[in-house]
Amino acid sequence: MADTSSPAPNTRRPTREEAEQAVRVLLSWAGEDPEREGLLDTPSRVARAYEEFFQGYAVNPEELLQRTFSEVEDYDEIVLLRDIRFESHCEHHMAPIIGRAHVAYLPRRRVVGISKLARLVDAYARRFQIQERLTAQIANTIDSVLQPHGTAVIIEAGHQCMTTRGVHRPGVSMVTSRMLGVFRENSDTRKELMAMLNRPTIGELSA
Ligand SMILES: Nc1nc2c(ncn2[C@@H]2O[C@H](COP(=O)(O)OP(=O)(O)OP(=O)(O)O)[C@@H](O)[C@H]2O)c(=O)[nH]1
Ligand SMILES: [Zn+2]
Repeated sequence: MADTSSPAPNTRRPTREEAEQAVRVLLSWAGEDPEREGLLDTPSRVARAYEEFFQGYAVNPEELLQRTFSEVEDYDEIVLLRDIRFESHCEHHMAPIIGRAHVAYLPRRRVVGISKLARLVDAYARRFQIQERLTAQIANTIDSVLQPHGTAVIIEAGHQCMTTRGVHRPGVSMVTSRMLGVFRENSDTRKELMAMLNRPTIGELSA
């Protein structure tokens, strides 16, 4: 799938002042007076919030996985990092998508530090997204950089564009998955992954 969430290379990045002016226009469009005292600092706050929400555009996801550990010849089982909470924004309405990602791979020779899998989720989540592309991008990057026997990504998320506007359906979650290599080809490996996902969480075990 093409990486259509990356900024176009020849798109000029607007200045901070232009971004703040755009926020003033949206405030007026909503029916507000952007010169009202309580709103005077809002354009600057929104510009800063956007820098935080969309940090992913400044990250090279492949670089995150460059540091690997190879002295793991004996380890030939699934590695699963589950319940990775993430925050993203839908590209249709610019509304939050909040969910959890489960990321698994079956290493071939190399393993990666587990925090890097969470960083990878953020690198793609902190962009304008649709959930299907987010899921595929995470899986494809692990697969191409680590070249494991298989990669699996499962994402469950709530879309505020469905809860706070439009069809207004709170409580609905969207589940997407991308299975590559052995997770796609071998139903036993896939079942083993599902069993790992269904085990109680650490929180549940100690409760
Ligand atoms: N497949 C997919 N759809 C999404 C995602 N996030 C939001 N959408 C949907 O994108 C669609 C956009 O549909 P449009 O008809 O162009 O926009 P709209 O008139 O605002 O649609 P409504 O949300 O139905 O009011 C909506 O059905 C959203 O629910 C996502 O991650 N994946
Ligand atoms: Zn949306």
